[in-house]
Amino acid sequence: MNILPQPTLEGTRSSALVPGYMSGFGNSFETEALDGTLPIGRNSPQKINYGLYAEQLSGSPFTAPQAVNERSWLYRIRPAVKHSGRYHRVDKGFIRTAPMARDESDIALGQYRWSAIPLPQEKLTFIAGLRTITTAGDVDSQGGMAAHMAFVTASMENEYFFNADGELLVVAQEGALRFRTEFGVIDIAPGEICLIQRGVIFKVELIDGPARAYVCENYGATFTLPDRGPIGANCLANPRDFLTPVAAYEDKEEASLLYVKWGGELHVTEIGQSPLDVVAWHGNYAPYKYDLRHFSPVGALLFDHPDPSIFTVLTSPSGTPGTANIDFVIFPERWMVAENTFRPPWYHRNIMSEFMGLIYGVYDAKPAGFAPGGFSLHNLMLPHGPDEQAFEHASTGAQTPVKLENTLAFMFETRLPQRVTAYAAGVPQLQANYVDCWAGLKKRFDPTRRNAW
Ligand SMILES: O=C(O)Cc1cc(O)ccc1O
Ligand SMILES: [Fe+2]
Repeated sequence: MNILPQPTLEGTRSSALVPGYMSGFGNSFETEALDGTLPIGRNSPQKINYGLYAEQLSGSPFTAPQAVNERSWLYRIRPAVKHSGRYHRVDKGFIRTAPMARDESDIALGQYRWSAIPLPQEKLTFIAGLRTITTAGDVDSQGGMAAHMAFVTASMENEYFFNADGELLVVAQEGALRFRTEFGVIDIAPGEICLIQRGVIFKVELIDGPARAYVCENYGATFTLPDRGPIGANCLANPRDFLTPVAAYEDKEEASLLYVKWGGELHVTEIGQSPLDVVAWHGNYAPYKYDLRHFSPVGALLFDHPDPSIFTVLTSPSGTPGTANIDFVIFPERWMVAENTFRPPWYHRNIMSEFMGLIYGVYDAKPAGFAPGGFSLHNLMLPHGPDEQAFEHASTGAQTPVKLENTLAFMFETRLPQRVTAYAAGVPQLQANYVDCWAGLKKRFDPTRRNAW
């Protein structure tokens, strides 16, 4: 069962007061599960209190400019070198990484949409349940992304994971998940996202399951907040609504497995303890969560439909200004008030390629066929836009203010073309007739009637 979205802001505690989390985006945080763990005024004294080891986790090169320099200091029971003997490669299941072999799937060029894939009956952890839908770019050159679905029917027990190939942006769609990380514990339910950075060790448990989530694996620069330009200091995703967990650790001496995604392959090593043994940490490289219903949309107040970039929650920049490696964009509840305007998205062709998902409700451009849990792909330069029903509805009738309620769609939009995996090309939920949604858009042109409507 889908968890219905709760009323948006009313009755929700101020994010700064949510127990177990610290508020802010990109802050230098400091937190300790045991009082007096963090060294004062230095990172690496001769001895760490409580007999802990100090370890730095770098998310950017040491020499990265200040604004994008990311690292944290972890004070832990054992250093991470004690996590690895030799890794050995294991079956990666349905996980794929860019660049994929050109013959990965022979799916014809086109616009595609999938119905929601039902949650499998079999026991699947977050890792075993990952199914890659598209990949783009090249993991080795640290550019591009993958869009995955995660089907979770079992908690990870004495199993841990980190991804060396990129960070994971997890968009909860059904069920609730708990991420136990080196940095602390993050819970997400539909309407919320969490972001686990490259290299951060975690495991995923079901709180309310089974669960379905969309996952964007970002091989490129870490997600950050978009520049605000003329919008100014407020609205969109406000920094205070991002929540980073306080330190929490496991002191558990049990045989465990540590899985690693590295270079597109899945590897595993056996360890004798929980690697979530960080008693305190400080720094600005740490996982976070965000409730998408805290996003304050800014839009058309008089006429026309703005570019969806105004709905960007997070962006992964590429080396080219204004050309994102990935934009994470949402289409939340909002009022439509524009006059003499075709209000849904316009018909368009785009140099960026668009993977879309629906967390709940109805997406205004696709009232039929785009279901919660489903997804669509409108690739580089392939035309798309409202279906016939949405066009008819939006082109006629009075333009009174209308509230799009109980709706939350999103897009992973990348500068790079997205290639479809064999898994996604082969599932029965691939809608063979998707392009028919535009079939009824008839010729209306009549050169003799200026007011052909
Ligand atoms: O294609 C889509 O549905 C996503 C989208 C929405 C919008 O409002 C403008 C452009 C765009 O690509
Ligand atoms: Fe689009």
